Amino acid sequence: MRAAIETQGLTRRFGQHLAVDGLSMTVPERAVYGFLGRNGAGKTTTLKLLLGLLGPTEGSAKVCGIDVGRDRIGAARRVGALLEAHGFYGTLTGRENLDLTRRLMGLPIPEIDRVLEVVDLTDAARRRVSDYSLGMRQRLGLARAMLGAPPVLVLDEPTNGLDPDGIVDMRRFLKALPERTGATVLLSSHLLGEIEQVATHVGIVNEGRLVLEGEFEALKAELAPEIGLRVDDPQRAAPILRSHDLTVRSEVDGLVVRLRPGADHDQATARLNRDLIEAGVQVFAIGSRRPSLEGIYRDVTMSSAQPRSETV
Ligand SMILES: Nc1ncnc2c1ncn2[C@@H]1O[C@H](COP(=O)(O)OP(=O)(O)OP(=O)(O)O)[C@@H](O)[C@H]1O
Repeated sequence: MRAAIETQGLTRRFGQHLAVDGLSMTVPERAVYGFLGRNGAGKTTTLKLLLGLLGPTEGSAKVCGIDVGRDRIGAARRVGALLEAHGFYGTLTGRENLDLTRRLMGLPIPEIDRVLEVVDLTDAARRRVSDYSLGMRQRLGLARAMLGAPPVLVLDEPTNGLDPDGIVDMRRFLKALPERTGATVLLSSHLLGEIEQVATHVGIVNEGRLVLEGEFEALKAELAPEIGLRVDDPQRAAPILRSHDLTVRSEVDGLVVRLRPGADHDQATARLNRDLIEAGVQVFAIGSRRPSLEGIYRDVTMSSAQPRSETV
């Protein structure tokens, strides 16, 4: 596996505040790497360090093997970025805005048509950006990031501000990007569901530190299996479940029991079901729960996280 992005002990301080704290991450080539963390966790600062827009207090970052600190321009040539502020000229058309960047980069004119087509903006390219919806601007931002076909795309909260249709479109688009263009995508988000639906790999950042990283499916496979239950009397059911020395928690849709790693799911389900019924608890539903990113997130940020909904 080759790394498209690699950092070693990356650290950035703002005065007394440690925004990024000894962060070592590896983004494999052609991955869609979801960089997950709550607001203020240090995601944007990390992305800016990767792009050479900020210098590190300590540590280093490499993009396609090029050290960002030693060769900022060389590394930047390999990355297309979509950060929060688009900076488009509203009075110019989408095409004209892209042309400004194309000229700066010394790219041929057909490159504009190529990226417009990738983001499905060919038909709207001659309209002024001030008439674009937020979703269209976001796609134009992506098109600009893709000018020159950089092997790595760094996207900061790419679905921020999009309406539900726009979010679905953007997710579908990002998921297919490595296949379509061969690019590696690093995208930051504070939304569990977003990363869950798009990413092949995940890195979780908490208070500036990378607390977990890996291939998403492998991380899920390592999670202890869980059983979800709906019963008539959760207060009575919980101690019965705990008497099996299992962890029990309450969620909006019922109780969740965490089994020990390697436990036989079916056997455990049958046993718990029997014990509850024998104790007079009515069981409305019982069954295995798919390991989720929320479970992974909860485990690694247990001390301070309170993921109420899908928002971290
Ligand atoms: N230029 C700056 N000067 C001082 N503090 C900063 C600066 N930039 C970021 N910070 C602080 O560093 C921490 C990490 O911020 P960062 O923007 O990287 O977080 P984030 O995970 O991207 O969150 P968000 O999604 O809210 O942008 C925050 O506490 C923030 O206030």
